[in-house]
Amino acid sequence: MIETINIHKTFGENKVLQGINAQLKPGMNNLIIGGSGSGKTTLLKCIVGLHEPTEGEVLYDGQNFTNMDFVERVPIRKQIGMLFQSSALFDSMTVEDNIIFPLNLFTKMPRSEKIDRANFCLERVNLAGKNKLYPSELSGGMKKRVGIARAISMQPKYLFVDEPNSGLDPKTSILIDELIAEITQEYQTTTVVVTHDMNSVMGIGDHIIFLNEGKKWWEGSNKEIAHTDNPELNSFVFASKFMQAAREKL
Ligand SMILES: Nc1ncnc2c1ncn2[C@@H]1O[C@H](COP(=O)(O)OP(=O)(O)OP(=O)(O)O)[C@@H](O)[C@H]1O
Repeated sequence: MIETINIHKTFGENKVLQGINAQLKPGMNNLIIGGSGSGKTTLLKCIVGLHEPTEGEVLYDGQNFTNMDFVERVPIRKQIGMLFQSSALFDSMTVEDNIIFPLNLFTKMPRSEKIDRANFCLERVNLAGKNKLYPSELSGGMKKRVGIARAISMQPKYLFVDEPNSGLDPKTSILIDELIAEITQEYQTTTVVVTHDMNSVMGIGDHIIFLNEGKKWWEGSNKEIAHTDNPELNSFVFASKFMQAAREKL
């Protein structure tokens, strides 16, 4: 389990996060949602150590990550898989080399074992045999899947995904969400997804944290989210005409 304890993050005068207390649970899709600028990505970056919180602590299975130095963090970093917004693949590397990149960085595995692992991960995301393609030869959805394959190459305990559906059509978005949910279930990862996609919220939101103005405004599941009387949450959830129309049926 990951816990954030009283996380604050300030940039200059801008108090972006104001005391976030949250628990992110293993085997669950933990979704961080909220409007643009509410602090979702900042919170994710504080959790993985890309930002240092101004105040507060992040615990990984009870270990205080925030207080650790770079070297002390390495064993936890090795257990983290990440997929950030643009898939962040290296354009000059093949799909296979992209996937084994973390293995080159963190392990001394023989190359043959790394290739076996890459093949396994590619198969898992339904891209078997695409090893020698370059990112420029892939569609947006395929790039995301390669990003997921790379994120799971180290068999992570913690999986972080920022806006998995950005730039994808609704059908491909659902496939990516389902893939993330399956991986969470299979490997019992503590999965944390930042999104403002209501399809994802309704589809895979086991545990949802709604941020508003840098504060945790609401917490619950996708079964509960449509039935709250929290005005800010309701205006986020029912912002689209489609969700307004579906409201009666929820
Ligand atoms: N490195 C930074 N330096 C200064 N300000 C920053 C930095 N990163 C984020 N911010 C500010 O923090 C606020 C929250 O940004 P953040 O990216 O966390 O929001 P978000 O909820 O993820 O938004 P979106 O849905 O639009 O991606 C914004 O006002 C942004 O300008």
